[in-house]
Amino acid sequence: MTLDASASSQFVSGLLLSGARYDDGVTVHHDGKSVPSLPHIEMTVETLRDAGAVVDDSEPHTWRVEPSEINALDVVVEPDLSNAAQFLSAALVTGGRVRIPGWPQYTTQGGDALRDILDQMGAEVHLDRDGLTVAAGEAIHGIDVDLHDSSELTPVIAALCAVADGRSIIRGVAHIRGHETDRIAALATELERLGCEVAQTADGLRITPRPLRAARWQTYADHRMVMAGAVLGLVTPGLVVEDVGTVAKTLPTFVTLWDDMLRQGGTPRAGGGR
Ligand SMILES: O=C(O)C1=C[C@@H](OP(=O)(O)O)[C@@H](O)[C@H](O)C1
Ligand SMILES: C=C(OP(=O)(O)O)C(=O)O
Repeated sequence: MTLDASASSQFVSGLLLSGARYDDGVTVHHDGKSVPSLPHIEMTVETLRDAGAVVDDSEPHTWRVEPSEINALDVVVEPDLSNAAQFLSAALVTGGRVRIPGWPQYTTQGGDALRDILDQMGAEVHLDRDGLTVAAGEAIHGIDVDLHDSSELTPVIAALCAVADGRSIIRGVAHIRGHETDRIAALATELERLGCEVAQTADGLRITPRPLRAARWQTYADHRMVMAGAVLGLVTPGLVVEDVGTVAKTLPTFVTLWDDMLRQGGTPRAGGGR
């Protein structure tokens, strides 16, 4: 079948994941603007191959899954790297250090882009067999970044941009207006509520940091908005994140993990003191 997957890679992944059990398998051809989040499709293809499916992805924008059995397997599931964004960002905004154990050396996860993004923003980033360690640098630098491949990082990266030392531009994420909520509008509204200067662009956000003030951070039934609000709450006394429970979509233990991290690290100071 031919479809336009420019609004979400998940249309392709969903069809591929079910394709091996169709009588004739499935061939998916994308016709439209660029597909976002390609690493997620690579992950789908790799997972299918691990389970014994035959997948041909040799032609651009086309994926073919042959009909076959899906093998039952014991698999080691990698930690969700995108869900590490807010913990690693906590290190930057508080002037601290956070280690995520089990960070893979090789991965198809788009969230692995965090290593490069946080490095560009001035953090010290170190990957070894014990995991990924991120320590705050002297400052959080504004960034010009294309998040087309890892757009789920946008809310938390936008939160970091709001406390950076200069203006940031996030590009390539027009499609996240169609995610859990219109994330571009939601981030602009909530960051402006805190006092930040934000422009919505055709494919992202332009964020100019300003001193932040306490406010109620709305989360729009969107787990990533909770994660972004939590990061800003570390350095904005009086900030309240609404409906924290909505984070359970991907991280039901978020509040406990967050509290544990803060207990281990002491009380962060407003303004990002070390
Ligand atoms: O396959 C998946 O689990 C996902 C694919 C991506 O979706 P989009 O292609 O809609 O960006 C990503 O943003 C989302 O966080 C999770
Ligand atoms: C479906 C997801 O998408 P997003 O992160 O964009 O909410 C997810 O992360 O599981």
